[in-house]
Amino acid sequence: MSWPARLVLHDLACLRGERLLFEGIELALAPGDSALVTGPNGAGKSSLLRIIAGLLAPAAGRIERDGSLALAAEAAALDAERPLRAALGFWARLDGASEAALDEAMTAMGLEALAEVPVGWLSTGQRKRAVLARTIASGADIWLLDEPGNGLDAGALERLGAAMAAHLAGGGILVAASHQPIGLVPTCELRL
Ligand SMILES: Nc1ncnc2c1ncn2[C@@H]1O[C@H](COP(=O)(O)OP(=O)(O)OP(=O)(O)O)[C@@H](O)[C@H]1O
Repeated sequence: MSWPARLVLHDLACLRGERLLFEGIELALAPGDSALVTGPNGAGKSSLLRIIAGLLAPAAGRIERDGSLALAAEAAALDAERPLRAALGFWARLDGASEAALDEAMTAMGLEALAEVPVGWLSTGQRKRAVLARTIASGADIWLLDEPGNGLDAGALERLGAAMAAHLAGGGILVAASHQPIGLVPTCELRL
C-alpha cells in the first residue's frame, strides 16, 4: 500500500444519456474510512463507482486520490474456461500481486477447494467470492465494491465482513454500494 491513502470527491455529478443521475456529491475518506453508497435501482450507485475508478467521466466535479484502486463489480472478466486458481493468477500478475497474496485471498474467501474448478462451472456466489478474492489479493489501497454481498451465503458474508475489517484496520479505504447489510459499519453513508 502507498501511505496514506486518500479519496476526495468534489461536487461530483453524473449524466447518463440525457439524465442527470446525481450532482453535488462530496466525500472525503482517509485511511480506515469507509463509505456505504445506497439508493434505489438506477440511482447511479454503480455509475459513481465507475467514475471513481476512472472508467466513466463525471459530468462535473473532480476527484483527488492517493493510493491504488481495485474495483470489484459484476462483470468479473474471469476466463470461464480456466480453472479458478489460474484465472485469478492471471489477474494477480497484472495487479502485481504475489502468489502468496493470492493464496491468502482465496483462503479468506473460502475458495481453496475450488482452485481447479473451471470458472464457468462456479455458482453465482462462488463467482462473487472469486471477484472479491481478486480485489483482496490486489493489495490496493482503495477498494470499490459494487454489491459485494450479492449471491453470498451467511458464511461468505462473514468472510467479506472480516476482509473489509482487515483492509480498513490496515489503513485502507473502502467505498461499497449495496442494497443489503454487508457487515460494514461505515464512516459515512451516501444516499443517491
Ligand atoms: N451506457 C449508458 N447510457 C445511458 N444510460 C445508462 C448507461 N448505463 C447505465 N445507464 C443508466 O444509468 C442509470 C444508473 O445506473 P447504475 O447502474 O449506475 O444504477 P445503480 O444505482 O447501480 O442501480 P442498481 O441498484 O440497479 O444496481 C440507470 O438508469 C441505467 O439505465
